[in-house]
Amino acid sequence: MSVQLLDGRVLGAEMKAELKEDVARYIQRYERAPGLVIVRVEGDAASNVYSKAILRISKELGVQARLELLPEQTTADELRTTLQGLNGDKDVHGVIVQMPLPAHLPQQIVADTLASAKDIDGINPLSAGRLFMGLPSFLPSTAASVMEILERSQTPLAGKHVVVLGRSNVVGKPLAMLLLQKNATVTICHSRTVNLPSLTRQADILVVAVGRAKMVTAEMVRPGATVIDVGTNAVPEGGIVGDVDFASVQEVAGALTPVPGGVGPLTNILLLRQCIQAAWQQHE
Ligand SMILES: NC(=O)C1=CN([C@@H]2O[C@H](COP(=O)(O)OP(=O)(O)OC[C@H]3O[C@@H](n4cnc5c(N)ncnc54)[C@H](OP(=O)(O)O)[C@@H]3O)[C@@H](O)[C@H]2O)C=CC1
Ligand SMILES: Nc1nc(=O)c2c([nH]1)NC[C@@H]1CN(c3ccc(C(=O)N[C@@H](CCC(=O)O)C(=O)O)cc3)C=[N+]21
Repeated sequence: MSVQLLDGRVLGAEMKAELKEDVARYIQRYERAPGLVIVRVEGDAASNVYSKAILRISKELGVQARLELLPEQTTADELRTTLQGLNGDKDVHGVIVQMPLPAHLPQQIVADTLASAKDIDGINPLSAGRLFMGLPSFLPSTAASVMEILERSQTPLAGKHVVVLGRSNVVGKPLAMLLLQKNATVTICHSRTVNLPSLTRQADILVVAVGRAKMVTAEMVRPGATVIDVGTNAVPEGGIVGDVDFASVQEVAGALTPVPGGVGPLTNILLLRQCIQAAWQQHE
């Protein structure tokens, strides 16, 4: 049996076509484009690549996006003032603040300041609380991307045992909530989990978001399982590898996302989808 490759670029192209139409309808109705601002505080080189990708996709879709680049020495007050300005700007419907922020700027500032109506990456506690309660909310785009891959590949979730490896606020935790809503039986594992392989081997669906290159090997995967690899680990040779050892796991898994070309490309598109949704909602 050969593994089914869950190709994020193919699924992404499908979604982009849908979103382009939605943006066109929005522009026709309101005679302006949905507006997105990426706030980036200088210091983390990798997130430059990420900002550029968001700008490129925005352009493709017809969303008006710009980068608000702040110097590394930006103070907490200055960041707050920037966000308050964006909260009050009618042309801006969605804001994403690139993580990580420099060490002197607590992430809390963003959560506490950014208007929840514009919180298109679902990081503020209101969004998280609504997700927890099963109410409609903006989702952290990576968690949304994983759900979209499962949905578009018609992977059944009800009654299935899903093991989520990682419990961060941006991936593992929100994902567990979303899977629960779809009636999966969810196990969340982390660095203190005892006998990890015995748990991961029970998974019908294994989602890995740890940040350790190739840590999930074939012995940890039940034959035929669906494996979703969220990891993006930079390698010295250049490029990125996932948290899953693709070469060995493809021999046992039933379906598998590659890295690059899996969860990553969809993440940015999901962010754009939530921005377009925010724009519609700000007219309701
Ligand atoms: N494609 C995309 O769109 C995105 C990809 N990513 C990638 O996903 C990965 C995870 O990101 P993120 O959730 O932000 O990472 P975090 O570092 O915030 O969380 C990592 C999680 O993995 C757990 N963990 C670490 N080591 C082990 C181990 N040896 N065994 C079991 N669990 C372990 C940690 O456990 P504990 O809580 O106990 O410390 C923690 O819960 C990274 O590679 C990141 O680059 C992230 C965001 C977007
Ligand atoms: N507020 C915030 N929200 C985030 O969701 C967020 C963030 N900050 N900071 C950085 C991380 C990282 N992240 C990625 C998004 C897309 C790809 C992506 O498109 N990857 C492609 C190409 C990667 C390449 O080739 O370098 C792929 O996997 O195929 C990767 C990583 C979102 N993050």
